Amino acid sequence: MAHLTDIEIAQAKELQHIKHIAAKLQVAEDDLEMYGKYKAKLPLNLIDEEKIKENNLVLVTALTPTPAGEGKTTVSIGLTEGLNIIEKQATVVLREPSLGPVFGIKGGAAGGGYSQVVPMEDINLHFTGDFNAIEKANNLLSALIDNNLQSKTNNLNIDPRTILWKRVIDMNDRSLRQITIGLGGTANGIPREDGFNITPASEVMAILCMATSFDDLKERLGNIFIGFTFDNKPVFARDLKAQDAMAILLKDAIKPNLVQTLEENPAIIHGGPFANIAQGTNTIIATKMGLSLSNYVVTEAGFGADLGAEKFLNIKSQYAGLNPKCVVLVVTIRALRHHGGSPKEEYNTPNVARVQNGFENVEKHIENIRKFHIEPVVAINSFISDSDEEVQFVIDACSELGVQAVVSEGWAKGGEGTINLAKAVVDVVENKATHYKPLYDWKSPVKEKIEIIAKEIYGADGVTYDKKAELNLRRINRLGFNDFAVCMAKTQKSFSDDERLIGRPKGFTVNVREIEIAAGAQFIIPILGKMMRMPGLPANPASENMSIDNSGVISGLS
Ligand SMILES: Nc1ncnc2c1ncn2[C@@H]1O[C@H](COP(=O)(O)OP(=O)(O)O)[C@@H](O)[C@H]1O
Ligand SMILES: O=COP(=O)(O)O
Ligand SMILES: [Mg+2]
Repeated sequence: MAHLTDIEIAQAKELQHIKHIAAKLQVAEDDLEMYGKYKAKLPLNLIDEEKIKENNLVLVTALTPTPAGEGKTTVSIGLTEGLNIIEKQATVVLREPSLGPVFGIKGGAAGGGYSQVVPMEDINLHFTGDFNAIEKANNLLSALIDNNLQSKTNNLNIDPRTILWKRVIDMNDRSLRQITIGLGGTANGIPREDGFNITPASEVMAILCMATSFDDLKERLGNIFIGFTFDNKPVFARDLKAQDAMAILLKDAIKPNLVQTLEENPAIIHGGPFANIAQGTNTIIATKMGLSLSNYVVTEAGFGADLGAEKFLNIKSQYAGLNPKCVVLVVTIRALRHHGGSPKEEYNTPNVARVQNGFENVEKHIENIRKFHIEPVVAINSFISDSDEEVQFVIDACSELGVQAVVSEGWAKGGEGTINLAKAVVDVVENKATHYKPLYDWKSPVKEKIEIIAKEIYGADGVTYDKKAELNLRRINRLGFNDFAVCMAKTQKSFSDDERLIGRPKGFTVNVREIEIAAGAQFIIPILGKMMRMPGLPANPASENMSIDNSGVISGLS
């Protein structure tokens, strides 16, 4: 088959009017909030807690990925197509793409090949404006904080040196990481250090993902912890009366978005946090919406299972009362070669010895998934460069662990390429499902929660804490936030906090540099190693290969 690019495949598709996709979910056209012919928002009153309990949630995760990504989103979409082919009514529920990767290295997040959600250009660019709304709500709070510093009347006496809240922009722009604001004299505000994070790292994004209703969203926004006054009293967004104005900016963003797959199956896309610096899962509202309207929901969580899946299971599922019945672990031969020692230029060169050496990474992820009392299915996301010998090794090695490994050809063939994977997933869901169990109780002591994740999921021998992290623990205790979930900020390239340790590192400890507080999201965020919340563009950004013609046809978007 001639190799068309992702965007060529997507543009060749004649889309169904979104009302026909909604009809597959028994949602009437009048219930839709249309954004043109191919996008719509779904009203929150369609969420049905009883239906959620009856339907089946499947989580797609991956082994420790290479920078290109190993195909979670692509396999999630392909699996959904395959489930619908075998008569299981399935909806895929995904996160919204960030413009950072779109114009940076990785590209969009609408899948690939013949497993995509469409209209891919819209989804990868401005979609329905949710990222814009999140950005403005975040930056309104920043403006209100600096306005209060300047105020002569209702000044809260905030100590500018303690302000933790950063501005955000959805772009990879390293020049904005650390800036000085308020220059130019008394009319321009109080000079202080500030900086921009990328929008997926905003706590407003995390709050949108954790909110279970509009009232809950508003309360969480008010709980955002900003910093301290000069007499060391904590300051929250509610002290600036910011929560309602921020919620007004999010009044549409809280509703999940409905689009379609290439095979005209429903796709709900909502929220967009990264899993290395945030929780990396789509919104609770979108997952519940999908489960209210479909027999099967296939969803994904960012990067490897040590990040997105750990947070999906310990944070999102535990908080929202979700019960994932199967975890699909996406494995690529390319990533196994990498973990077996292949240099980047040999990622696409068959080498069964490297695959054998790298398999220890998969073994650890399988062990981890089972710690949540969930049975995994391994999806070997088939790449052109895979050799039969390497694939057979993975199938046999998984079989020795009692795990079914199935070749997934969704990228090349769409749903026809994932029927076997769909059948394997249905077998686990319908015949081997247990009740998932989180690894820790949010009410456990903070250090205990951190150590459970580090030891059980990363395989660390222990956890060390810098002095700043110990001080942060005392602050968390003083503020009464010990019962928050732990949202680890760690490199996605290794189980450890050292990106050079590939495969299944052993005999290491992880070091907590500091612990941030996201009081609105109810997370504490241990920062392991160097974490970047504002990525930079690469030497040759993807933007250089993009073009748009006079009739608006885009090329180069992936
Ligand atoms: N089987 C495959 N063959 C070739 N390219 C693929 C395949 N699966 C995914 N890709 C491409 O790899 C990139 C990452 O895929 P994606 O599904 O976004 O991964 P993840 O969600 O794990 O980051 C995308 O550009 C996608 O088109
Ligand atoms: O948070 C990262 O998500 P992907 O792994 O899908 O890029
Ligand atoms: Mg993805």
